[in-house]
Amino acid sequence: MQLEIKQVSKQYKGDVWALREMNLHMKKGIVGLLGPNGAGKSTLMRILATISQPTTGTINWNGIDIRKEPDELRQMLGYLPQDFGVYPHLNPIEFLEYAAALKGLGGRQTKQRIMELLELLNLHHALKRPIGSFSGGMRQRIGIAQALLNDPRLLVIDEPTVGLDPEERVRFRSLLTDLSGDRIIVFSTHILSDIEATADQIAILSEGRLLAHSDPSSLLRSVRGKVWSVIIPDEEIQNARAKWTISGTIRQDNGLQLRIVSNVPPLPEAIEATPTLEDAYLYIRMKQGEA
Ligand SMILES: Nc1ncnc2c1ncn2[C@@H]1O[C@H](COP(=O)(O)OP(=O)(O)OP(=O)(O)O)[C@@H](O)[C@H]1O
Repeated sequence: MQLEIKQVSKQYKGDVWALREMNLHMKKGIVGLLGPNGAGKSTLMRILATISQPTTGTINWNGIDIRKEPDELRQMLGYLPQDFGVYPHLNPIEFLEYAAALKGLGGRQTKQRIMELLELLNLHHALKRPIGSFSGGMRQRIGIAQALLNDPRLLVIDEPTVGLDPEERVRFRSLLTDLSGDRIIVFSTHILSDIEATADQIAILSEGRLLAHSDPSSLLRSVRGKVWSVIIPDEEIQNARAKWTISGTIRQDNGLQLRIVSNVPPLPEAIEATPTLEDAYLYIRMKQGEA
């Protein structure tokens, strides 16, 4: 099972290039797409979901070009868009039956699948409630349920944690892990902690370009020896911000303790610190800025 994105660019009206010559090879597992607002994540996801087409480049699903044969992927695809709308008066069963009908699914097997999904997503206690009364987390789980109706091999989820409270976020992460198995799950976020614990692969996007694609431990390795801890007097913080890439600040009795991402020690007394993925992300963005 593989999804290959080859030299994909996407131009919108007004000469906006949302994606630029993107190459990305995905295999079974959870792929986290990380990037700031406007990086091109939703554009890429819409293309993967065959809703939008690249301006140039190709996408192959198990070797088949999805522009030429979109149905090859569509029947194996589950997609949860960012702006997923529900019918607030329907209860979960009614809504999922409706979503199944739109996908051309029906019959007793589908009814059974709906009940299994409601159980899996921990919504079985709310079968009679209208979706309009659901919390953000419950609505999102309904969105995931509709994406899973056809037991997809490729599950594409756009910014699934937006609007979730911290508890719901944690639950969502463990749900992703439960769902991973014999499929590719691609999900986008601009929040690093969503990815840290779950993703097998991290792809970092910025301004339509792929800045990095690797597993979390290689990303961490790439920034080893480039993260420093220093203490500076309070009044020097503005100066420090202008000079260095700072990934953290902690107030101490003797001043401000800074975490700095830098190729060389920022000050002679700087002490090397253990990198986090946040440091790696900042380092990659910093290198992009220098390029
Ligand atoms: N339909 C459109 N027409 C014109 N420009 C668009 C359109 N959709 C997106 N863009 C632009 O393309 C770029 C990438 O947008 P995209 O929504 O893919 O980014 P994103 O990483 O998903 O950001 P966000 O997290 O804000 O959704 C942005 O500059 C955006 O303004």
